[in-house]
Amino acid sequence: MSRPPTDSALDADSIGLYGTDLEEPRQRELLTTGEIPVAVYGLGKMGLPLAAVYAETTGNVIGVDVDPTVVETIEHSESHVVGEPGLAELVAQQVEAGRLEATTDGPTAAERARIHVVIVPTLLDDANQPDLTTVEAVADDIAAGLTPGDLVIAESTLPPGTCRDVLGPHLASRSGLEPDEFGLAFCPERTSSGRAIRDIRGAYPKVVGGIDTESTRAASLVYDELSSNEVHPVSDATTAEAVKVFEGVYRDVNIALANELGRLADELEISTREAIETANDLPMCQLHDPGPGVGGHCIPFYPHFLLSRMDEPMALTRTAREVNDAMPSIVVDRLERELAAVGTELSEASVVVLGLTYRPGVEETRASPALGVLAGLRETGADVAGVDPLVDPADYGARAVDREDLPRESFDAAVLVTPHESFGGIAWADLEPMVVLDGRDALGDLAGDAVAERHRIYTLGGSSDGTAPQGRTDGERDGGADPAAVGRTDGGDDV
Ligand SMILES: NC(=O)C1=CN([C@@H]2O[C@H](COP(=O)(O)OP(=O)(O)OC[C@H]3O[C@@H](n4cnc5c(N)ncnc54)[C@H](O)[C@@H]3O)[C@@H](O)[C@H]2O)C=CC1
Ligand SMILES: CC(=O)N[C@@H]1[C@@H](OP(=O)(O)OP(=O)(O)OC[C@H]2O[C@@H](n3ccc(=O)[nH]c3=O)[C@H](O)[C@@H]2O)O[C@H](C(=O)O)[C@@H](O)[C@@H]1O
Repeated sequence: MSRPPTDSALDADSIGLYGTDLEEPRQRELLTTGEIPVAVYGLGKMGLPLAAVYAETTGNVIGVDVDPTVVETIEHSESHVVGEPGLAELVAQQVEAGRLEATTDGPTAAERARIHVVIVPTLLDDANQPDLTTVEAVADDIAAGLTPGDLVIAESTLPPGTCRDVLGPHLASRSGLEPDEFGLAFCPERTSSGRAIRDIRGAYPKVVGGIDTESTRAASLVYDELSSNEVHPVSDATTAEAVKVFEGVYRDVNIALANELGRLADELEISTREAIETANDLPMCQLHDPGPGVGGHCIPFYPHFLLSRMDEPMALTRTAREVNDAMPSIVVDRLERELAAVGTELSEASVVVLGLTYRPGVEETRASPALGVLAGLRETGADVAGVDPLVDPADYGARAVDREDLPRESFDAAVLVTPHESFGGIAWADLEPMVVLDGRDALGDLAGDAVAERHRIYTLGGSSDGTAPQGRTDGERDGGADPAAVGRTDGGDDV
């Protein structure tokens, strides 16, 4: 355990915002001069940026994380989160100015803080039921130090009803306080990796919903100071929780539609990507991009926050999950077909998967489509390797290969699942001719014509430039790969 928070950082005599009769300007002054200490629980990809922006706004933040290496990194004025512009600088600045510190000691931080911000993950158990264990563990820490007037803010995405039915009663029973002695509001993170600081500082209106009117008021005041955008108070915490989950369900269903339409490209012998992008000329049409699946610990999980609890059948949301979850196996089927067309059995093939994380530049593999692709390939008996700049493919059952070493290897196929920027450096011209399945229509941007000149490309859903999945005509591909490997194949049955 790291050292406990110091008195210099947090003042035990501070006031709370919930139920205070101080004038509003005085409340704002106390908040922004560090006299209302803040604790942020969970210092991950979103928690660390949030803690840093809270520190920038209030000057008095203690971050709590169960992972001692996370805490040590922050104590050394560094950020453990990669690919987040401005974060390392902001963390260094705030820690060095004594405005942000970190600890593994949740209960001690809770005793000193008057605003408690929860930003730990909410995952699913094996039966796809929301797993609130981590949020409840943090609630236990907070309850150990909860005092009348404190405000608890949940930013972790939660199943609608969680603040009202689970978190509020949990905090009250563990702290011994009456429910109306402390505030509780749900204020969702409308943020995205790679732009977290910008988003938190106010890219979008900040939604605030309390379990009572005073919670909504107090949390609105906090975010009015923290965010440059407007605060959007909603009727209650459950509505705010629903807003966040609805945003995620919209995205999941929309991507499922894009994937369903994308799969038609083979039968129609067109680029459905071109068709989708052109349809989006109309402002009322906002089709998303087809791809090899939906990953990360957010979008694939949020639909289950409703599916697991609602009596309504929610057939569309459920089907969208199924469509998106099926995409990795569609990728494997398409690859099998493309290899068969050049006379190679997938079960006998050696395949390299490019990009294991769920998004380029984000060190996260939970629910990543690449894991499904790897599993599907292994099931066929193929020899599977992986390349990723952020994670070790060996941890996911694939032989790890460095990007620079690819020319020394011999593969029958490559599958691009996640187009990390560094893949722009792959020496395609030096690789033996092979089948390259581009799951994201990213090869053109990453490598120009270098891939098509030498390899047989299959682009899932086709390319934005109008090229159908199986690529250009034989004539356009001349001069590169084995002629047998570049012939256009039959579309075959759509899988
Ligand atoms: N990553 C994203 O793009 C977005 C995430 N969110 C939501 O934000 C929440 C957090 O997500 P991330 O920061 O991405 O997660 P993350 O997995 O990057 O980080 C979570 C952190 O919480 C720590 N932790 C686990 N148990 C803890 C405990 N009992 N006490 C204190 N710390 C604990 C972990 O050690 C880790 O550092 C989730 O509910 C997620 O749905 C919302 C919008 C965007
Ligand atoms: C619109 C948007 O950018 N949503 C964010 C989303 O963040 P996340 O990091 O999960 O990224 P995402 O862009 O939704 O991608 C999720 C997955 O879906 C895939 N994906 C995404 C968009 C698309 O058109 N097609 C597609 O296949 C991605 O490749 C990825 O595997 O989920 C976050 C969350 O709700 O936690 C949310 O705050 C973020 O705003």
